Amino acid sequence: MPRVLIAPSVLAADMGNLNHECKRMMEAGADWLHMDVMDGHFVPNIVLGAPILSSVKKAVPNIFMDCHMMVTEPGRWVKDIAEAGGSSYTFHIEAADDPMDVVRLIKATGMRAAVAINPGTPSSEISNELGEAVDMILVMTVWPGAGGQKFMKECMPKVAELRARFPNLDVEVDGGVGPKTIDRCADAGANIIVAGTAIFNADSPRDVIAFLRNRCTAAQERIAREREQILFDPAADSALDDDDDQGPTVSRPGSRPTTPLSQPRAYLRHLVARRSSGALEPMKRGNPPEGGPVKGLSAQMGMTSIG
Ligand SMILES: O=C(CO)[C@@H](O)[C@H](O)COP(=O)(O)O
Repeated sequence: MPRVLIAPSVLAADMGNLNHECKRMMEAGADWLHMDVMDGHFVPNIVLGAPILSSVKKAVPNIFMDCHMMVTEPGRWVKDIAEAGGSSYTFHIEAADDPMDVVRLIKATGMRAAVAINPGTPSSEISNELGEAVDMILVMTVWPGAGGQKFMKECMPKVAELRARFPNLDVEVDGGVGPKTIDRCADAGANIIVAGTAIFNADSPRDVIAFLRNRCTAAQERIAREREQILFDPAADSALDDDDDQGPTVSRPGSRPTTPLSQPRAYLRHLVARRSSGALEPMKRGNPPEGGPVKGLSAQMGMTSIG
C-alpha cells in the first residue's frame, strides 16, 4: 500500500519568513514541503527559484523539498534545483517535448522524478512507460498559478484511473485540498496530499495535517482491501462483467492462481464508478479558462493568458 504523506504548499506561507514557515510546518508534522516554482510563462505568476530553495535547505537541512516546476522549459532547471537541495522534481507534461528525456535528466541528479498533469490534460497522456519511469504523478486539482482556488472534483476520475493503473506509485493531488475535499481525493486513491491555505492558515496546522493523514490512510487501507478482493475473488471479478482486457496471470502464496488477469480493467471501472464522483467521460485536453488560470489574476498582474 502506498504510504501517505502530507506536503504543505509554501505558496500559502509568509514568504518573508520562509525558513521559519518551513520549520513551523515540519514541527506540525509535515512530511514534505511543497515548493511551488513559477516562471511567469507556464503560469502568469513568478514564485521562488533555486537561490531561495538553496537558502531554505541551509536553514532547514532535514527538509524534503517537493519542487513543483510550473515552467515552460522543464529540463533547463534540473541541475540548479538539484544543487539547491531539491529532493523531488515535478515537471508538467504540457511543457515537455520529450517527457522521458526530462525524467532521465532528473534521475541523473539523484532527485526523485515526477510528472504533473493540468486539469485539462487527460490521464491517458501518461503512458505506461512514463508512469513506470517516474516516482510520482501529480494530478492538479486547480489550474496552476495561484493558491486558494476552488477544488475541481472533476479531476478525481483521473486520480482513480492512475491509481488503478499504477497501484504502488505515489499519486499526488494539489489545489483546493483541505478537510472538506480530502475524502474525494483519498477515495480516488491519492496518497500524497498537497495543501496550502488549508494548512498554513489554520489555527492548528498540526490538527489539519493529522486529519488529512488519517482520512487518507483509512482510504488507502480500504482501497488495498478492495483491490485484494477483486484480484483474488473470481465472483467479484465476474460481477464486474469485464470482457476484453487480458493481462498477466497473478498468484499469491496459499491461494489458487487467478485466471488471466482481466481485473485491471474491471478494477478500474469499479474504482471510477464506485469511488469517484463527477463525470465519467474521459477528459479532453483543454486550456485554462478565459482570462488565465485564475480569474482576474492575469489582469491583476498586467499579464496575458497562456495558451
Ligand atoms: O501549485 C499550486 C497552485 O499553482 C498549489 O500548490 C497551490 O498553491 C495549492 O494551494 P491551496 O489551493 O491548497 O491553497
